[in-house]
Amino acid sequence: MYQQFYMGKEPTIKRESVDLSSIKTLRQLQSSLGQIFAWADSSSILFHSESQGSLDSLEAIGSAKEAIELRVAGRTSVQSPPGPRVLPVVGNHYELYPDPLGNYDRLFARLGPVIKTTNMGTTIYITNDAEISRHVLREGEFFTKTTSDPSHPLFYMREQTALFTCDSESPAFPLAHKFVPPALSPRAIAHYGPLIQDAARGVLNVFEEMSERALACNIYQYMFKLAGQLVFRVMVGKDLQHFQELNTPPTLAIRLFGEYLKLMKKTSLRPQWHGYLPFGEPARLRVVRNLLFSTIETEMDNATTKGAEPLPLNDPMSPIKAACVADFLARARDTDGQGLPRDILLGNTVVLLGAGFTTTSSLLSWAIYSLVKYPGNQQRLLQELVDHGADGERKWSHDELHAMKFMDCFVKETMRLHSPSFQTGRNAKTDVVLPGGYLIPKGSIVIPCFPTIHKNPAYWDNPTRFEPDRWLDPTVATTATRKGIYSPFAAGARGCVGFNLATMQVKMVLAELVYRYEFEDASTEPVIYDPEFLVVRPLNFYASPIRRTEWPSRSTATK
Ligand code: HEM
Repeated sequence: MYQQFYMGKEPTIKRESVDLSSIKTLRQLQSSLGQIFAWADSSSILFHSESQGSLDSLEAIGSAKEAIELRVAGRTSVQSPPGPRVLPVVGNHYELYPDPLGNYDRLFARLGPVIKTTNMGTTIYITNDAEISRHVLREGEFFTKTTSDPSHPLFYMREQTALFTCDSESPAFPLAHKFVPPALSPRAIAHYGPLIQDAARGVLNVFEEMSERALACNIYQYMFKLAGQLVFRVMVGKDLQHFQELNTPPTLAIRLFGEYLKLMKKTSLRPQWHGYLPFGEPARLRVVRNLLFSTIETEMDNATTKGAEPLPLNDPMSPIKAACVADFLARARDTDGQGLPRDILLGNTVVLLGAGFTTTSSLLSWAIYSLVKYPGNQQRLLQELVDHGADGERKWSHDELHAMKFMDCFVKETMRLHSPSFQTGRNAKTDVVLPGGYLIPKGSIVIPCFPTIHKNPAYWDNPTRFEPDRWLDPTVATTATRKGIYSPFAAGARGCVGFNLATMQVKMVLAELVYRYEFEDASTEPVIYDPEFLVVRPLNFYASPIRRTEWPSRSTATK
């Protein structure tokens, strides 16, 4: 017994005839139709006939005399996501820039949870819906990451040898994904604790000088250098000595990374033909890329312990026998005795350094911002440090840092309200219907907008208030991550592999800085973020470190 089903309205209408004879339940029917019509969540399919209205049983569906429409909750038809009016050439550019995050929020409020944006000829769908975000980030039937698609935000750094920048279909992906995560496991990161602490302390002499001379600084500029110093130490074992003097410039590799990412993002916001120009920024992008790779290749080779024994990948103790991550990656061997080919080794070393320090610079800056802008937090953090035995000399272990509950809540809340990541793009593998009935055409890019999801009032109480205590119950974080309402590190097979390192670094820096200094806001204008960078970073946030001369005594409960 065949029945006709369709979804959508002209011109995107799609029809199929389905044999109902072997279907026993409504759920089974939803599931079959979900596959045929590519619904990310088939359980949301509802049935509607023009003459009878909604059909809620198999019998009613089987006996209907006309084609049945597949609808979604609210009994609405499948539709293309709405978007603001598109102007010739520029599209929605002037409706999105220079404040894309604020403008996305305004557009979500006006148009709903999925919006279609067109910027200089590139169409991207953006969502503030957690359930949709979960479907989008799940690598599988419907979505994948294809940076080699010219519409993908990472197209201009589509290195196919490395995590982050490669397509999920790239042959390098499974190989890199086998070797890199063990190098950044919690055990490996705990092993690098002393290096991280030493690198974090590097900044102290310049903050000391600022305190003595009552100076303020653009925090991002210093966190950029500090994060570079931290990540280089762990990745290639090198001390960049970024704080010899107040204004020591960042090392060449760090400057190249900064320029590479800036040029990459700027080029991705221009029309696609612009990226192929043999002069100007696109040409400079290619030059910077090559310079960067050759600079890092030298660092990588210097980092490898010559003549050292290979390290079995399946031995969880292997990472702690390596001097640094690049050393581990060069020496690791799988059960067939195979290691990473040189191009994949280099690509991933570059990406780990770049992905590691740009994101960490931003998170560190927002953490200091949160200390000074949200009253009471510095004092609570200081008290917790004192209660855990801080004395300015203490060597913090991985476990000690993670045992500080308020610190953990503070970092989580900073990443909720000031998420550095905002353009994790995934490509639709087929025409797909997302929850809510949004039809996304095959090949489109969808971006779950984490900063907006993290503040969506549908999921959060007092969403714009900085409230670290909302994380006190540990199940809140697990539930929020599972529901997709909190994903500072994205999720799924292409989620962040460096989150253990990132959280350890930020906690170490906070432990070192907050014990010694009170940070005072010195910004003279409202703080703005950089809309032309890969991550959300503050452009004009100034603060002064003021040397503490007094500390609270230990809380009675901990004495
Ligand atoms: C605050 C710090 C960090 C944040 C907010 C962050 C966030 C993210 C996000 C959102 C993604 C997904 C990107 C996408 O799908 O396009 C990602 C991927 C990745 N991150 Fe991080 N990250 C941080 C720190 C780090 C660190 C310290 C490292 C390593 C040193 C790292 C290495 C990576 C890599 C290699 C990927 C790609 C994984 C893949 O393609 O499968 N990240 N990160």
